[in-house]
Amino acid sequence: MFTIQTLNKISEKGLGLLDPERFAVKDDAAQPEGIILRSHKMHDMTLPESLLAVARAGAGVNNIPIESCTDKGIVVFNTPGANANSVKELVISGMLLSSRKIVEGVSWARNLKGESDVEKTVEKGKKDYAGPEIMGKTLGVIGLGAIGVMVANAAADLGMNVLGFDPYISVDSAWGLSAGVRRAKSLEAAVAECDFISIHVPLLESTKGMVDSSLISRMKDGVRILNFARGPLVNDADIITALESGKVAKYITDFPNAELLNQENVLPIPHLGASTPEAEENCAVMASRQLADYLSSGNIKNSVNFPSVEMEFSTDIRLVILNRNVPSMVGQITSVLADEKINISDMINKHRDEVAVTIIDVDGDISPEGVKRLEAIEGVIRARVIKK
Ligand SMILES: NC(=O)c1ccc[n+]([C@@H]2O[C@H](COP(=O)([O-])OP(=O)(O)OC[C@H]3O[C@@H](n4cnc5c(N)ncnc54)[C@H](O)[C@@H]3O)[C@@H](O)[C@H]2O)c1
Ligand SMILES: O=C(O)[C@H](O)COP(=O)(O)O
Repeated sequence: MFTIQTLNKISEKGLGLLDPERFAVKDDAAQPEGIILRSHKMHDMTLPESLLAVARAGAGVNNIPIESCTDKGIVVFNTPGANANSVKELVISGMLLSSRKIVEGVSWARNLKGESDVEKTVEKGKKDYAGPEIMGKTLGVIGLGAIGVMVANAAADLGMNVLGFDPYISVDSAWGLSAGVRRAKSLEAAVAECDFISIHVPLLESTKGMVDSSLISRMKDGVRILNFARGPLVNDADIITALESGKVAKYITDFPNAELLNQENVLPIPHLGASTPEAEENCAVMASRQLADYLSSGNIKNSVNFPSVEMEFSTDIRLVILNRNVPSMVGQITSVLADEKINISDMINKHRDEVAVTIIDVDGDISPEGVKRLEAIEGVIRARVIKK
C-alpha cells in the first residue's frame, strides 16, 4: 500500500484513478510515498525519508525544491500541456479585456444602478470606453512551449500579426506553430514592434526579471504586457515606472501583489490561468497516472528531474535504482546481483544530465542486505524493490 499526500485540492477525476486497494490518498500524512500538489510551496517543507515521488498537477515546478528532490532520489513529475488551452483562452481574454476597456466599462455600468434613465446614460457615456480591436495588431509571444504555441496560433487565427521567440523551441512545438507566426531572432527583436507581448517561459534563475527597464525601453510606447507565466519574470519596480510614465499602457498579470494592486493600469487576475474544470481534470488525471505508474512499476514519464524510462515486467520482482550518471554504475550493480546469485531477466538504463535510472527484472528475491549493498555503492542515490 502506498500513501499519497495531497497538498492542494486535486480533482477527483484524477484521484479516483488511484486504486484504493493499493493507494491511500490523504491530505495529511507523516510518511507518504507520493505527493500530489498544484501551487503549494514545498520549499520550506522537510522532505520525508519515505517520499519517492512528487507529481505537480500543472506545468510550473518552481514551487518544488527540485535539486533536493534529485539528491534524495525523489522523482518529480509535471503534466505538460494539460492546462495549456485553459491558459490560452485567458490570455486571449486578457488582450480583449485590456484593449476594449471592458473591465472599466462594466464597472461604470454597474454603478449606474438606481439611476433613472440608464439607457440614455449608457449611450452618452460609452464614448469613454472605446478601445481598439486586436485584429491587425502585433503580438510577441516569448516562449513557444505548450501554451505559447497555442496563444500564437489562436492570435494568428484572430488576424493578429504574431512574432515568436524561443531559442530552445522543441521539434514538436516548431511543428505545431501556425505558418503565419514569424520567428524573432532575439528577445529584443521580438518585443520591438509589438502592441501586445505575452510571456510563456518557466521561472528559472535565467528568466527571472527578463522583462526589466532595459527590455521595456526597446518596446513601442503604449505596449500591453501579459504575464500568465510567473510574477518574478517581470521586474515589478521597472514595470510600475513604465506604467506611471505611460510607456506600458496595461500590465495584465495572473500574479498580482500588493505593489501592483496600487496601479490603475494593472489588470490583476487571481491566478486563474489553469482554473477550469477541464484543465483541473486533465492535470489531475495525468499527475495521478504518472505517479501511480512510477510507484508501482518504476516507469517514468514526464519527470522534470529524471529520464523517461519504460519497461514491461518480465518477472514478478523488479529493482528500481536511481543513480548518478557516472562510469561503471551498471557493472557494480550487476556484480552485487551476481554475488547474491540472482539472475537478471531484463534490464534498461537511461540517463539524463547528471542522473540515471536503472530498472532490472530479476528471477529471485533480493535480500534486504543485498538492497543495502546496492545503496552503499557510491553514486547510487536510491534502490528499491517492487513486487508485481
Ligand atoms: N497562469 C497559469 O495558471 C499557468 C498555467 C500553466 C503554466 N503557467 C506557467 O507558464 C509556463 C509555461 O508553461 P508551458 O506549459 O507552456 O511550458 P513549456 O515547458 O511547454 O514551455 C516553456 C517554453 O519556454 C521556453 N523558454 C525557456 N527559456 C526561455 C527563454 N529564456 N526565452 C524564450 N523561451 C524560453 C522553452 O524552450 C519552452 O518552449 C510554466 O512554466 C508556468 O510557470 C502558468
Ligand atoms: O504552472 C501551472 O500549471 C499554473 O500556474 C497553474 O497553477 P495552479 O494549479 O495552482 O492553478
